[in-house]
Amino acid sequence: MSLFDNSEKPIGLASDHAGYKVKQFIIKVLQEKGIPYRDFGAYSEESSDYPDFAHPLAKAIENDECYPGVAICGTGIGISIALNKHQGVRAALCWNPEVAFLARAHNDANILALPGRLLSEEEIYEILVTFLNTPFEGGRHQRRVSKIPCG
Ligand SMILES: O=C(CO)[C@H](O)[C@H](O)COP(=O)(O)O
Repeated sequence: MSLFDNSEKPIGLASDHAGYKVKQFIIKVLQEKGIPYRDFGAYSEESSDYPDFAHPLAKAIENDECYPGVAICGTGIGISIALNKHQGVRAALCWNPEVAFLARAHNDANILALPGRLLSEEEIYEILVTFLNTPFEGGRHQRRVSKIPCG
């Protein structure tokens, strides 16, 4: 099933100042496709701290209020680290469509993390569409994903 068809829940979005412009681009893409979303900030390019936006998004994913999530900071690293502190989150930092495909097919990633300062809009679009269109393969990957929680 394509995550594009998942209209029951909004896609959750979060960024810091460094990911703000890419988040605005993603919002435009989602609006054009009629996909609902919820934006947890940041709401401008004024300097901000990615954990302030990562944690509310992660909680919304864990509470089944949003699915999936997309999160952006300058490199995608800091926001991924913060998101992955949450037991119910599997955030995958993706820098090309092949990684995005495998993050869904093998890891059942529920948040796509992106490096906003390092990719073009064309690259972001291809990664986003691939992530949203790729189902989890299950099978041996389900067994491994089930072993990830540690506490
Ligand atoms: O990528 C990031 C974290 O991983 C941040 O977006 C980046 O560190 C922000 O840097 P600055 O405050 O210099 O704009």
